[in-house]
Amino acid sequence: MPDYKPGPYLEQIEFPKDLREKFDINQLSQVSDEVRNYIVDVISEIGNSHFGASLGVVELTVALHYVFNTPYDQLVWDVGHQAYGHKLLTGRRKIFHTNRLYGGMSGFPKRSESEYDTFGVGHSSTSISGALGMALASKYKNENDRQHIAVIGDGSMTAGLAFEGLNQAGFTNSNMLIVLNDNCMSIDPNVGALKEYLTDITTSHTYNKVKDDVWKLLGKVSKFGPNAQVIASKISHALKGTLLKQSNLFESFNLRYFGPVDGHDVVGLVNIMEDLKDIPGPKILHVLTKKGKGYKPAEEGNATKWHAPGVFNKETGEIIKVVPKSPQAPKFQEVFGHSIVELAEKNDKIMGVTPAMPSGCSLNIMMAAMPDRAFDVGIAEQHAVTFSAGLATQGMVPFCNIYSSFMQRAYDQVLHDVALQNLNVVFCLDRAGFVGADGATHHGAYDISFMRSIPNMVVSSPINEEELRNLMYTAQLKDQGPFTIRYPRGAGVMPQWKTPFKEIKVGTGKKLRAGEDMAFLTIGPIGNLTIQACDTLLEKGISAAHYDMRFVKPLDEALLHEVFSKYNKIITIEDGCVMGGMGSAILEFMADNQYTAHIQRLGIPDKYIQHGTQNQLYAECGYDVEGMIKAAEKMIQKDNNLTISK
Ligand SMILES: Cc1ncc(C[n+]2csc(CCOP(=O)(O)OP(=O)(O)O)c2C)c(N)n1
Ligand SMILES: CC(=O)[C@@H](O)[C@H](O)COP(=O)(O)O
Ligand SMILES: [Mg+2]
Repeated sequence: MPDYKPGPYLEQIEFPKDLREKFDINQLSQVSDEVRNYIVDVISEIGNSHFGASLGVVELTVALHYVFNTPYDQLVWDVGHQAYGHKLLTGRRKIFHTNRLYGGMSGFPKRSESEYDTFGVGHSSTSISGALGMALASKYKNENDRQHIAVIGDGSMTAGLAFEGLNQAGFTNSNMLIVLNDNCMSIDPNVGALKEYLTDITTSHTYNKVKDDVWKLLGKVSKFGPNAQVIASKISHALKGTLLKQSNLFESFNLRYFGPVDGHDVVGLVNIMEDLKDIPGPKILHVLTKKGKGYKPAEEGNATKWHAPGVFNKETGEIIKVVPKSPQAPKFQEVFGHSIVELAEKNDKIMGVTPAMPSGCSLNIMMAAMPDRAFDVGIAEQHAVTFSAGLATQGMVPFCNIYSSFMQRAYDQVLHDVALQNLNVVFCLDRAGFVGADGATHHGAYDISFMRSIPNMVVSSPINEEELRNLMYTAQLKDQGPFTIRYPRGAGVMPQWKTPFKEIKVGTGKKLRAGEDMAFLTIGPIGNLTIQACDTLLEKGISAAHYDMRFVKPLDEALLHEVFSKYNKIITIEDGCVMGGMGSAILEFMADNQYTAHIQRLGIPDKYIQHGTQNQLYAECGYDVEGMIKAAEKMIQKDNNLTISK
């Protein structure tokens, strides 16, 4: 194990019990410093991790585990990218350096990893609903002393799901505390009216006067011991219908609101939470924090860059860029970002939409160039899709860019609001296929399967940058209807990518290579590995044809008739789930047309695949270059043996 030295306090903490039993409140500030330093030491070296969010909640994490009796009291982190301090305090310091590596610790809380991880996360805005479910189950089981805490960021709070949870919570007398961790940031700066509201509430003099009075009363309440609940309840009732309720969104939801408080004052946090423990019913504590807190370059620098900076020099704060050996191809997201601006300059109907991932998907390029035509709508995938549908009804051509796995949230909106009305919405599904270190929560495994079953929907994937541009060009032509273009995380293969736009006839694939012995049918950039596999196979005496299908829907039937007339050994390859994916579509075509062939489908199997590099995961699932070669050799060998034995 690499020698990362914890500070003298952190060294004594394996589990929260140690924190609670060995330290008094005045030592928690040093515990927090040591947790923070440990995160900086490890993450600066291993890179490949989230960073700013965890630094911002160090004091909050220490206070929560100090005050609450975890894991009996149930702590639910929203998204979970901020839970590194939590992992360090809950038995995982010794594996922390394996964060997000193949076979190593997950970057997110995960129930199978620890009993302290009460709810598996990765996608945002689930914490309130999850914790409320736990709280009502506890109530039903008469576990009335059990506390339930959801920690949710201001960004995650913008999602409808969070409000659905609030709506039910305010109607229960569940034993639940929602900690709203407000740092004014999502990955990019947080957006929208709620963000403005949270800022207002933080700065409003009238509001804060009332709030201070409440705190004073509460300060007294904690001294009343067993009578505290009764008194708190009286205070709360007295405040109902007053300025607090009228001016506070959360109070209107029937939740008791406390705050805003300094989220970096660990002693203050402990005192407040001790008080809140005694107050019955659902309540919300609004905590103000700074992303990157305590590490100067992150605290004072660009918070978006420090969300997940990669390897950095912890002394200087310099983020170490990996220098490519040869001229490097751009990331697919960058090709999207530049190409949409080029297209929008020519077509004034084009608009851009992203739910909270402007720098992740590079729509920020259009947002800077054409601010009235490109929108970050917050973490709100469902809204992003229906909002795009609305734009499309007015003749606009929205490019709605959503990471493949986040699109899972908006399936009904795609079906009901877009496809059923045959609206011209272009879905650019970034991060399709294996994403790597984020793991099972984020792999874009299912989009081919769920998009291709929707009537009217075109489903395509480019093999390279030029094809991405051409598909984008094609999708914005008149009356195309709903049109999906999926592409993966990372770079393509064409350093000279800025090729002139050309229309691609919808539903046409491309023969990339002729061959005698068998055929590979691929979709998307994974086909570039197949090109390499075919070269090696030829050296080994196997002549494989290669067809890039480009469209999963509609399929290129003419091309497939050619394939099935010529080959009876076919391997389909997709960076996506094989169940219902492109391979399934090919099997359907074979059955519908009464062909027979030996078909093997390579892709993501019917199970959750964890984290690792993309190549490690392709290898695990047998569709790295090596896996493709092996599959072809095996198929040829097997079929030859079958022929001989006949
Ligand atoms: C459904 C969903 N959409 C988008 C994301 C990507 N994402 C991860 S963290 C994040 C920002 C969350 O902001 P906030 O909750 O305020 O947490 P902070 O990083 O500020 O601590 C986003 C947009 C996600 N994880 N899940
Ligand atoms: C936690 C989360 O959901 C995001 O931070 C995600 O990790 C971003 O992924 P990319 O790095 O692929 O943009
Ligand atoms: Mg935030």
